[in-house]
Amino acid sequence: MKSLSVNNICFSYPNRPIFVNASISVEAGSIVGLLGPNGSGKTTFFDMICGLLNDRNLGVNSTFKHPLYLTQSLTTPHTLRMSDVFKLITTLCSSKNISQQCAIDKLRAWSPEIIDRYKALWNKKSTLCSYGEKRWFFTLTLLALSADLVILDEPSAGVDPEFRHYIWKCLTGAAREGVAILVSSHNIEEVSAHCDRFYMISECTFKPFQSGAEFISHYETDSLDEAFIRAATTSAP
Ligand SMILES: Nc1ncnc2c1ncn2[C@@H]1O[C@H](COP(=O)(O)OP(=O)(O)OP(=O)(O)O)[C@@H](O)[C@H]1O
Repeated sequence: MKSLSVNNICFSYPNRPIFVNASISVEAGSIVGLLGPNGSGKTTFFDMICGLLNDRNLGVNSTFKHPLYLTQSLTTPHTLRMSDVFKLITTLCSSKNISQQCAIDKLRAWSPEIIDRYKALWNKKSTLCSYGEKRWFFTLTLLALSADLVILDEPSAGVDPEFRHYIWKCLTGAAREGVAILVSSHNIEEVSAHCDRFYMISECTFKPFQSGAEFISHYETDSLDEAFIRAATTSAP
């Protein structure tokens, strides 16, 4: 089975340790969540495994052939419509020629409810799209590109509850087809409800949890938020 694993990594920015002997793994066909306070290192970790911190030997072992990464900030050329942005994404991110119809067919199989809103964005100028609209447009488009590993840095940030629901439906559909998904979020409820398992960045390591119940029990409390606060407090630099 294809997998990505990182074993006992150590990583620091000047005067700021981020990871100390931290380990994590992601297997094909699963959704793995990543929780952590602001500034704990989620984006840094994604950049590491995608080779964006390529001046360092980071010990990432991956057998995935076609990873895709949704970064936290998305910038689109002002003059383009979203249909052009779609072509730009597919040209840059896929070796196959993926048509709009192809993407729609794939997304429809996972979540038919989204198709009308997804298509409605295509003729809109990218400058007129809201932050949330761009975010789910990019997330859904990347999922439709037949990657074997999809890394998503807060795909549901700024997205309305209806579309968050559909995004998770699509992530679940993609995982059922064998795609590995590594996703960060500040929404603990959605991570514990939809991920097969998740990690919490705490004390410069990835603490693994199989479920929200285990997370709550580990931090000896009775709510996900309180468990997060306790984990975050112990990780404060
Ligand atoms: N190039 C850099 N040089 C020095 N410090 C950096 C650099 N990039 C990030 N940092 C610091 O490293 C820490 C981790 O940042 P990172 O963006 O990975 O956190 P995050 O968990 O993704 O945060 P958020 O939840 O707010 O998105 C932060 O304190 C940040 O200021």
